[in-house]
Amino acid sequence: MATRTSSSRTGSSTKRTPARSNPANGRKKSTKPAPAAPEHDLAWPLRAVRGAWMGIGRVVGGAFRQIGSKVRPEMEDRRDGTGLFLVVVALVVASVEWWGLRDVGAYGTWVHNVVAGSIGYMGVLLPLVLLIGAFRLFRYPEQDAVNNRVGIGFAVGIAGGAGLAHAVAGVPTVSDAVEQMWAGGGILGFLLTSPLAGLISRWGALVVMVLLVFLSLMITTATPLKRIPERVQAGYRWLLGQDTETYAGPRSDHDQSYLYEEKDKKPRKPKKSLFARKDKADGVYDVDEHVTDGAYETAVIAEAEKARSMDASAAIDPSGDSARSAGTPDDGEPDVPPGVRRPTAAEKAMAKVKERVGLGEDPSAASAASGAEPVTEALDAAALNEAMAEHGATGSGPNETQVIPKAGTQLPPIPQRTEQLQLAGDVTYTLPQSDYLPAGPPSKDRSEANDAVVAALTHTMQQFKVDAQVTGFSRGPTVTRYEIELSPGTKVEKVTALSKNISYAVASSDVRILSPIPGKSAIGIEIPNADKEVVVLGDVLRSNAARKTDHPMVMGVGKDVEGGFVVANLAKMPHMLVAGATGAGKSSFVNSMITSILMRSTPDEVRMVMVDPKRVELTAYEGVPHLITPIITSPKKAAEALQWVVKEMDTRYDDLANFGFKHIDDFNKAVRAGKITPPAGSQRILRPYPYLLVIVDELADLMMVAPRDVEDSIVRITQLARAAGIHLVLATQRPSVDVVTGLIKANVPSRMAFATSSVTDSRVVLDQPGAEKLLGQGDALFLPMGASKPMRVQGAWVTESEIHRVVEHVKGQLSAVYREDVAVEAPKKQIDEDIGDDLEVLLQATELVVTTQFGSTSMLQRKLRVGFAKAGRLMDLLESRGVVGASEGSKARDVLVKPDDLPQVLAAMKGESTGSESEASPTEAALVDNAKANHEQPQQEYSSAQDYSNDVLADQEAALPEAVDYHDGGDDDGSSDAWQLTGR
Ligand SMILES: Nc1ncnc2c1ncn2[C@@H]1O[C@H](COP(=O)(O)OP(=O)(O)OP(=O)(O)O)[C@@H](O)[C@H]1O
Repeated sequence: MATRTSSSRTGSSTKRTPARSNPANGRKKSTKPAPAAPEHDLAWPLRAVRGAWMGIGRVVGGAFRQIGSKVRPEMEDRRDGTGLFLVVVALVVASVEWWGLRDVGAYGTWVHNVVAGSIGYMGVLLPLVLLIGAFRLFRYPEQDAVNNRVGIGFAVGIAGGAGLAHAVAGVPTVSDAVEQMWAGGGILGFLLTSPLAGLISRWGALVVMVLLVFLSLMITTATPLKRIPERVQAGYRWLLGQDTETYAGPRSDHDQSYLYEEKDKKPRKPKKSLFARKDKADGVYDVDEHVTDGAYETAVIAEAEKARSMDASAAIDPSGDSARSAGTPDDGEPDVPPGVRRPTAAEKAMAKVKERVGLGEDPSAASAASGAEPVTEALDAAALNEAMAEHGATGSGPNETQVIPKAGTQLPPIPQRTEQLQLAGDVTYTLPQSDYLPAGPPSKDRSEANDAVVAALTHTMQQFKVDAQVTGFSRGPTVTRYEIELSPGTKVEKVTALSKNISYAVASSDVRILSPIPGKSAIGIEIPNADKEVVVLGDVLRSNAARKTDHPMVMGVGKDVEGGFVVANLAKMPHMLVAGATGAGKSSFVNSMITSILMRSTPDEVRMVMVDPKRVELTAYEGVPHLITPIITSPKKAAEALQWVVKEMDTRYDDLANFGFKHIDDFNKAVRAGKITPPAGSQRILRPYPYLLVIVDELADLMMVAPRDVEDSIVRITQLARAAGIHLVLATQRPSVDVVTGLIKANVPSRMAFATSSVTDSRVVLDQPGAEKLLGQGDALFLPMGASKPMRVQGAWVTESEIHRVVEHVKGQLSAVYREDVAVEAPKKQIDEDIGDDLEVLLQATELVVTTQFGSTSMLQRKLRVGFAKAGRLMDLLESRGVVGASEGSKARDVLVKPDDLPQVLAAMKGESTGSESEASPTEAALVDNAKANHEQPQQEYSSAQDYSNDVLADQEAALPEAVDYHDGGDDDGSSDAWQLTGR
C-alpha cells in the first residue's frame, strides 16, 4: 500500500504541470497576449501616460463592473486598458455620429470622414458595438473564447451591414459623389457589394448581405442552425413577458421551477446571452445559493461541462459531419416539413422504446410539433416501486406528477400524522414546516450532453461492427443509464468488451456496465452526466414516494438513475451499514437521515442515540428532544451505550413476551387502544415504546477501543432488535474486515456504499465490486435488505442552514430529557461560550502544543485527527487564550506557555478555579485539577508535569488508528491514500 501511495502521488504530481490551462475560465494561460514591455524599459513620460491610462481604465472598469450583478474578475485577467480604449473611441464616434458635432470644425469632419468613409451608415451603430465590447472586456475579461466570438460576430455584422447599406444606396461607385458612398456602406460596403452586384445583380448582393448579417447574429448569440426555432420562440415569449428565464422547452412533470418563481417574489432578470456570464447564459437555471451551499464542493473549478460534451459530439464523427452524429438528417430519411425539427438519434431511440412497450404517442412527433425537447418516460417506474416496496424502500418514477399546488406559494407539507400527537402530559408537538427545506432546481429529463453520448455510443458500436442499438436512456441526477439492445445473434460480451472504447468515446473513466439491467433484456451503460444535478432533501421528502406513507422512520435517500425519488423505511432495513472513503458523502447521508426523522417524527415516536467519535459531524443535533442521551463522543462510552441498548432491547422483549405480542408496533397499538393493562398490583403505567435509532458515525473508532464488546453488542442488537423497534445505522470510512467483521456484516442486511477507495472495500460493503467506480459526492449504491442487485442513487443533500432551522424548531418545541442510565458524559463545567463542545479536544490541543512547544495547525490535524477547519479553530482558541502567538503565514506559531504552566492553563480552560496556585506548585495544582476533572479515570501519581504530559501523549498515540502516519499536504489527488500504514 505504501508503494501504491507513493506512486500515485508521483503520478499525480507529474501530471500537474503549471502550463495547464486554467479550467475555470476555459482558456490557456499561454494564449494570453504577450505582456507588454516591462515598465522600466519605457521612458518616464510614457510610463506616466500609461499609468494614468490604466488608472482611468480601472475606475471606468470598476463602474462597468457595478452594473447589474456585481462581478470581480481576477486582477491578472483584467483588460481595463483595452476596455477604456473602446469606450473612448465609442465616445468620439458618438460625439460626431450621434450628438451632431459633425459640422463643428476639423474634429467633426475628420472623424466623420474616417468613420463614414470606412463603413458608411454603419458608423451610427459603431459606438454601440464598441460599448458592448468594452462592457464584456471590463466584466468578463477571462472569457476569451466568448469575447472572441462576440468580436467576430460584430465584425461580420458590421461588414454585412455596410454591404447591405451599400446595396440599398444603389451600389454607388467611387466616381459618384463621396456623400453617396458615405451614406451607403463606405469603402467596406463598396468593396464587398460592388463586385457581387456586378456578378449577380444588385438584388443578389442584397440577399447575400442579409445572410451575412444573419450569420453575424448567429455567431454573436452562439446559436446553431438547429436551435434557431427554439431561440426565436424563446425570444418571442420573452418579448411577450411570458418567460423571464431563458426558454428551455416545456416543463416536465416534476419541474418545480414555479416554486422558485413564487418563492423569490421578485421577478428574475431576463438573461441576455450577450451580457450574462457564460455559465448563466447557457445554464437553464440559476440555482439558489442555499441549495447548492457546499454541494459537489470540489477544489477543482471546472468550466461548464456542457460545452465540452458538445465538442465531444462533434469530435467523435470521423466523417466530420457532426450534425449527423447529433441526430440531424440522415441520408435516405424522408423529408420533414420546413420549420419542423427532425428527431434526433436519442428521440428516435426513445420512440423505439415506447413503441416496444406500447406507450402511445411518438415523442419525436410531439416534440417536433412543439419544437421542444421530449420528455423521457420512466418505463419501469411501477416495477421499480413494486420491487422497492418489497424490500422496504419505496420509489417514484420520474414522471409521477408531484402533488404540488402551482398557486398558493406554499411548498406542500411533508407527510405528518393524521392525528395530532400528544406527547406525554399535555405537550402538543408540531413537526417542522415543510419550507425549512426549500425545493431544489428542476431536474432535467435530458440534455444536450445526453444526446452527445447517445451519438458517441452509436458511433462506437458502428465502428467496432457490433450489431446493437442505443434504444433509450434514463437520466438520473449524476449519471445517465443508456440502454443498449442487441440484434439477434449478437453476443453480450461484444458490448461489454468495448468498455474501454466506450470510456474513450465518451471521455469518462467512470463508465459502469450493467449486463443486463435488472428486469430488462438490455445492457445498461451508466455514464456520469457532464451536467450534474443536486438532489435536495426537501424534494425527496415531498415526493410521492415519501407521501405514500406516514411512517415516522421513513428517510429521504435520494434519486435513482432513472430520476425517481428513493425513500426508505429504516424500520424495515432493519439495520444499515453506510460505508465509503472519506469525502464520499457518508456524513451528508447521515445528516439527511437524521433531518428526515426530525422532519417527520416526534420524540414520542422516534428516539435516537448518536455516537460521533469524530466530534464534529453530529454536533448540530445536540439538544434535540429525540435524543435519549447527549451525543456520545467518547468511543469507550459508546461501547457502554451499545450495552445499554442491549439491555433496553431485553426489557422490550420481556414486555412483548409477557403481553403476547410479536412486534413492538402491535404492543404500541394495544397500549394506545387501552387494550392491555399492567398485571395486578403493578405500579407501572404502560406507554408505547418509541422506535430507537442508534447512529454510529464512525464504527472504526469503536472497534478500536473494545472490538469484542462492540461486536458482541452489535450482533445481539442486530439479531433481535427488529421486533423491539431498535434499529442500528453503522457508518464507517474504513470498511475493512477488522472493522466490518463477518459477524457484523452477516447481521446488518442493508448497505449503502458510497465511493470506496478499492474493490476490496466494495466487496466488504456490498459483497460485490462496484462501489470503487462511484463518483463520490453522494453517488452511492444502495442495497436494501432482500435486494439482489444494488441500486445506484444520488444521495439527498441537506445544507447546514437547513439543518439548523429544523433543529431550532425542534428544540423550540421541547427540550431534551436524557436518560441517566445510558452513558453519562462527564458533567460540564462553567466553560467559555466560544469553546462550546470543543473543550475536550481543545485541552488535548493545548497539551500537544505546549509539551511539544510546536504551534502547528497541521500537527493538530494529524495528531488529533481533526479536519483543517477544526484545527484552525482550535489554533484560534489557543491564540485567544495566549497559548500561541499570532499566525505568521505558513510558519508554525510561537508557543507562549511553558510546559510548567500547562496545568494552570488547562484548569482555566475548564473553567475551574486555580485558587491554590499561590500555595501549591503548578504541578500539584495540575494533579488536583485533573483528578477533579476526570473523576471517572483511575487516578495516577505523576512526579512532574512532564511525566503527566508524556502520559497524555502516549494515550493519544495509542488512540490513533493502528500506528497510522498521516502525510499531510502533498497528496495531489486527494485520495484516501493519504492514510498510510507504516507498520510501526
Ligand atoms: N448528496 C450529495 N450531493 C451533493 N454533494 C454531496 C453530497 N454528499 C456529499 N457531497 C459533497 O461531498 C463532500 C463530502 O461529503 P461528506 O462530508 O458527506 O463526506 P464523508 O464521506 O462524510 O467524508 P468524511 O468521512 O471525511 O467525513 C461534501 O462537502 C459535498 O461537497
